[in-house]
Amino acid sequence: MADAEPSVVPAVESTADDIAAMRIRGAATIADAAAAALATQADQSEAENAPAFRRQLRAAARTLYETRPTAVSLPNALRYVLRGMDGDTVADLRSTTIASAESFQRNLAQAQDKLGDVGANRLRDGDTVMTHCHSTDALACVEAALESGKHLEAIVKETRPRKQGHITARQLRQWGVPVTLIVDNAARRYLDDADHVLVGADSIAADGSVINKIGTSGLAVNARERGVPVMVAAQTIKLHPDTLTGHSVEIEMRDETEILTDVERGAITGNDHDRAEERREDERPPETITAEDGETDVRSPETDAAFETGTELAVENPAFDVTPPRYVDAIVTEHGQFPPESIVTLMRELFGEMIDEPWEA
Ligand SMILES: O=C(COP(=O)(O)O)[C@H](O)[C@H](O)COP(=O)(O)O
Repeated sequence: MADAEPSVVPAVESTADDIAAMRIRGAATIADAAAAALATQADQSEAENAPAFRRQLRAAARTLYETRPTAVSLPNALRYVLRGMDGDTVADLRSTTIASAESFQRNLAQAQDKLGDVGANRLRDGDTVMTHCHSTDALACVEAALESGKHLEAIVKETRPRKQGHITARQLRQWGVPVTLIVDNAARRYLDDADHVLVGADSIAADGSVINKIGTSGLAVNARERGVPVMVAAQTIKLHPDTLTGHSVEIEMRDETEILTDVERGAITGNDHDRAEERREDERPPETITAEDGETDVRSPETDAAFETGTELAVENPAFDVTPPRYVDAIVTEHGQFPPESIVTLMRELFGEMIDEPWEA
């Protein structure tokens, strides 16, 4: 019989729920919360021996890992913390894990400050930046520029469906930056008023592709056409080590309810209760159909498809997209700025070729 999954403390479960439901969101914030949750697991573990403690920490890491697939900062955070877990006794394992989580969180904050200074150097006094979504790394560049006395203005894309642009707008206004909020579809029109497009990243692939909030790639293509440089602010925990060995980055598909309420869906389909799973079984064709000539036919994919016609509405809600490196001017990290095509050098230096998944051990 397989061993039962070790229990994780409630704080880990609730952090995982918050990440999945986007109450905790944004790649850096997710990484920070995941490290803190592992520290809490270590602190509150009642494991009786070292192997049991390790199993619990791995189970906690798996619980966090399975929340959202695209921001690589999450597995990078889990890897970092678990690698620091060291010792032969529960007491040693506890203290090293907590220290490792704290060190990860410190590095995260320092890296953001450093990249902010680098990004700020690209911004001139009087510039206008156009933003998409809400990125703490991108905002760190604005904050550093403001602190050095530059005056900036911002055009903030709303970022449907979750409207993270509103968080960006609120933060910028608190810093005294004049903000123009626009709907996503107005971006091309307002690019003529922008000196930079400034976005963050959830993952950066070895070829320099930038994976960020859905809508980033269209914005970058339009910016290139208008001659507006695109700056991606991303500390190195956003570099996706698996892409060094040919893996691609999974794009999260989120629930259609972020786009359509049941009432809106009903208005489109003419059916008040048109959630696919709620369709009444008695409306479906029977398993067997008796034709007029008395022949009996088994329900087939074709008859099912015919039933669907006219009633089914497909709704797709990808949370992220991929911007090819040719549309990105610079990736700004805590190690300086890089043309996207050369980011692979930094990835090799930081991660090497082989990547483990310590939560699977
Ligand atoms: O795409 C998003 C957030 O998506 P979501 O709202 O779906 O999590 C952000 O641009 C990046 O995560 C970078 O953020 P940061 O710079 O704060 O890490």
